[in-house]
This record gives sequence, C-alpha cells and structure tokens, in this order.
Amino acid sequence: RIRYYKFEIKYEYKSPDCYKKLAITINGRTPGPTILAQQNDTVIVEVKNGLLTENTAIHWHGIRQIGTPWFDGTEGVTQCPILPGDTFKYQFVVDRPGTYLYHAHYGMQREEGLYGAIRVSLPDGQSEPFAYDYDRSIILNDWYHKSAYEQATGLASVPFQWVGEPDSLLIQGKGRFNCSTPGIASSLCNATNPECSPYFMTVVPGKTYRLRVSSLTALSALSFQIEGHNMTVVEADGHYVEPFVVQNLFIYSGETYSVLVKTDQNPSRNYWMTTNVVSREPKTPLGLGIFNYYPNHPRRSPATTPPPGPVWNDTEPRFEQSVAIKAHKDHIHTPPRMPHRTIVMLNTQNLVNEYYRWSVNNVSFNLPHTPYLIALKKNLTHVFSQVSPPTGYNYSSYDIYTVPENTNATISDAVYRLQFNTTVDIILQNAISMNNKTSETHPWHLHGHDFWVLGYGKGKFDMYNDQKNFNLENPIMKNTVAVHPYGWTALRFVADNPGAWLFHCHIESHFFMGMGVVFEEGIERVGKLPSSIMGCGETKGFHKP
Ligand SMILES: O=C1O[C@H]([C@@H](O)CO)C(O)=C1O
Repeated sequence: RIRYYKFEIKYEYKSPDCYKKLAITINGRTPGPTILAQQNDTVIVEVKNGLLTENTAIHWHGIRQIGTPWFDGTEGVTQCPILPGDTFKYQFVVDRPGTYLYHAHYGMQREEGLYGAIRVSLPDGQSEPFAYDYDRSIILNDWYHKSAYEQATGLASVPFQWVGEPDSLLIQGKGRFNCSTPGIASSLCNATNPECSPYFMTVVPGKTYRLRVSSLTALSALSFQIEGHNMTVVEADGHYVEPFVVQNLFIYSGETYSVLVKTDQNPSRNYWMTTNVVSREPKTPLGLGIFNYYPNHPRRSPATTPPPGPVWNDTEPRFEQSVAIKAHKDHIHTPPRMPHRTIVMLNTQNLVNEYYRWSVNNVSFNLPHTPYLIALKKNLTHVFSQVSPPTGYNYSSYDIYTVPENTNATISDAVYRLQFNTTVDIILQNAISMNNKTSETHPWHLHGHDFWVLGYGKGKFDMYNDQKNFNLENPIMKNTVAVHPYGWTALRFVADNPGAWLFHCHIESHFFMGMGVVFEEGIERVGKLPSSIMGCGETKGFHKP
C-alpha cells in the first residue's frame, strides 16, 4: 500500500516554551505530523520547501532505504539540497515495524523544529511480543532561543563561541521558559500563551499503555520519567528488547524506545511527566508534562513536586541501562561470529587552524559540495579526497584521560570504502575534551543500517581482551548508540546496503564541527540515480526538471 503525505515547510513565529521565536514548521506545526504506515508499505512524502531563503532536506531516521539510497535525505551525502520554492518527492519502503523519526538534515536546521515521528505497525493479524491497550508517542527535545544560524556562526568563528545549554526542554513540542528571567522582553515571552501550556497525555486507569519515547535533542542527553510509575522497556530503535523495568529512561538524541506503562496508581489525581538533562551540568529547567488520569482535568497540575530525576554527573546508571538492553529472546538476530575488519574511532575535540572541531582519529569531517552518492556513482574522483581515512589511533601512546600537548587535527572529506557484504566492527573510543576537561556522551547514528551493539566498556578498548567479551548471543540491534564518558562502545554491521552512508554524532553542533564519517559500499550495485537529487556542485546540468 502507498502512504502519501504532503509536507509544506515554512518559517513561522512560534512560542513552544512561551518565548516567541522563528521555528520551522511542517504544515503549520512542530513537531510535524506523525507518518503512520504498516510494514512493507511505500511511503511517499512530497516536500515543498517554503522557507523562501533557505535550502532543506529531510532524513528518514532509522529507515534503511534498501534499494533507494538516494532518498535518505542527507544533504551532501545522498542528495543536493531542496531549493526554496522547489518540491522534492521522497519515496521509500518501510520494511520493518517500529518507531522511527524524520528530521531536517541540512546545516543545523533540525533544531529549528523540523522533525516528527514515523510509526510503522505490523501487518494485520500479526502481534508484538508484548501486550498493551493503547499506543501513544512523544518526542523529547531541547530548545534554543538563539537561531541555528547564530549558533552555527559562533561555532565556526575564531574565537569559538559555544552554543551553550538549551533554554528549555520540550515534551512533544511543549515546554516552559521562565518569562520573568531578567532581560527577557515581555513582548516576546508570555507565560499565559496557550501554545506553552504543558503537554498532557490522557490515560484511562487500569490499562497498559505502550508509550513510544524518542529524543531529537540538539545537545542534551535526557532522563525521562513518569512520577510514581515504572516503565518496562520493550523496543529500541525498531527492535524488540528483552523486557526490563526502569523508573527513569535515559535517552540520547536519535534514539527511540517503547515502554509499557500500567495506569495502576491512585486514579483521583494527575502525575508529572518529567525530563531532565544528564551528562552535562544542567542549566536548563526540567521539562514538564502531565500524565492525566481520566476524568481528572488535564490541566490540573499535580500537587506534588515534580521528581527531579537522576543526578547529572553519575555515569554508572546510564552505563548500566545501556548494558541492560538486549534483544528479545524470541527475536534474536545472531551477528556474524567474526568481522572482516575493525575500525577504531577515537573521538576527540581538536583545533584546526584555531577553529574548534571534533574529529575521528584526528581527522575532522567536512561535507563536499557534490553529494558523495552521485560523485561515487559517476566516478567524479576530484570531488573529495581519495586518501583513505585512518582506521585507528596510536593505541600505545595515546592517553584518553589527558589533553594532548598538540591538539591540532586536519580536515578531510575522505570516505571509508567497505567491501560489499563484509562484516565491519566499529569501536567508538571516547576521550577527554580539549576545553572543559571532561569527557562528553556522544550518540552515534548510522544511516542505511542497523548495527549490533556488542559491548560497552570503561577506559581504553583493549583489542585483545575486550573483544573476547563481546556479546554475540543476544546483542540488541540499533541505529543510534551512546559512547559514554571515557568509555568505548563496540558495534558490528554488515555492509550490505549499496550506497553512501553517514555515521555521525547526533549532537547537532558536534556534527557541524566535523564529528562524522561516510561509508561507501557496493556503489556499483546502486541503481539509476533519480535526477531530482542532482543539480548542485559538479552535478549542475544533471538535473532534469
Ligand atoms: O563542542 C563543545 O564545545 C564546548 C566546550 O568544550 C568548549 O567551550 C562543549 O561543551 C562542547 O560540547
């Protein structure tokens, strides 16, 4: 079946947290409409770029784009940008059930509000390995009052101007900034604006809810909880999880989860839904929503104090939750026993000609002006560097706990070329950051594939000993995974999807500062590229209107 959507992308003044600023909307809203489909449906989205003076592109996050690598929506990798006034048609098959996302993949545009959810259900007659009465979803986000342009300019300036912490946290597009903050003009901030009344989710007592929780934060790692209710984790990034119970869910940008929540508490009141920043010292207030037990009034705030959530700087429970996520016992996809190759990726913050950058093995990434997919397929070898990027770092001499004397890195747009159908291990190795002397959490997202999460560890990954402890029995498959402070995360995937695929830190500013790589595999197997993805850089003239 075909699911047809029309998206009109525009700038509009919005006040999602009471503060009025420009936001990018889809059909007048942020978050945009939820795309609903069934497994194996074809989704068609006609995107009209109504931004007037700005390009765009939309990525379908978690959808592997098998056979349609040109519709991944990654500007610079799989397509040219959609010009103002133009309409671009995405068409792809959603081949697996689960919870996915869509969002802008052009500059730092995602954080202006261009995002939404994709929910793929099972074919009729099939059921999930868990039972529930109702299905609900929310997207968590952080929100800046400063425009993405201002932020990007600061990041790309000498001296460096960091974006800082977000102004508020949003639950399904709603948050609350304190309008009495000194220096905030009353004409810009109105605490009684109904746009920023708290998000509420109405529930019936005595039922089980499947709650799909996802995060598209620009920066923040979050914890999410519902006051007084446990949550049973059952799905992660479209894969069934061996159920486990949490009081709070840690969630990183680009991840999706389903949790089951029983409405088994005192039904005469409402409860808080809260989200708070972890892993960075929070300067952003709690994000609040109302878990509304019918028939209580949905706007009645609970009399209780909202639970503050876990302390931000305790890595241990986050690490433990990551390790606890295993494949459901009846839905195990066994990984290949051995990789054909292993790429170690040291994550560091560096200087390049005095600019602050992030890099992998001391190489910081820049997108070329001609999309890789087209350049590779048409063999335009002068478009990007043909030197292979480094597959590791100097293990014996590099100390991940100390800022090196020389923090200089280089810039490159080279790609990792993977042999088609081979098994590749990626070891993400975290380290201290250059400036603030801490090690940050980075959520890495892979386009075009799911990977097995084979293990997490603390300190430096030891190729000999740590490999022996990989979980090859029941590893979860995901498309986004965190590397914890001073830790490592080991992934395995099969390079079986012909195309060019981005792998990057999902923190908007970090990818902008070079924290990403591109994989190519099976380019000779890619079918005829649609001319709609062309028209920029070296592909001018390739575009047939
Ligand atoms: O990229 C970043 O820069 C700042 C800081 O390291 C320099 O001010 C920060 O917290 C980041 O995540």
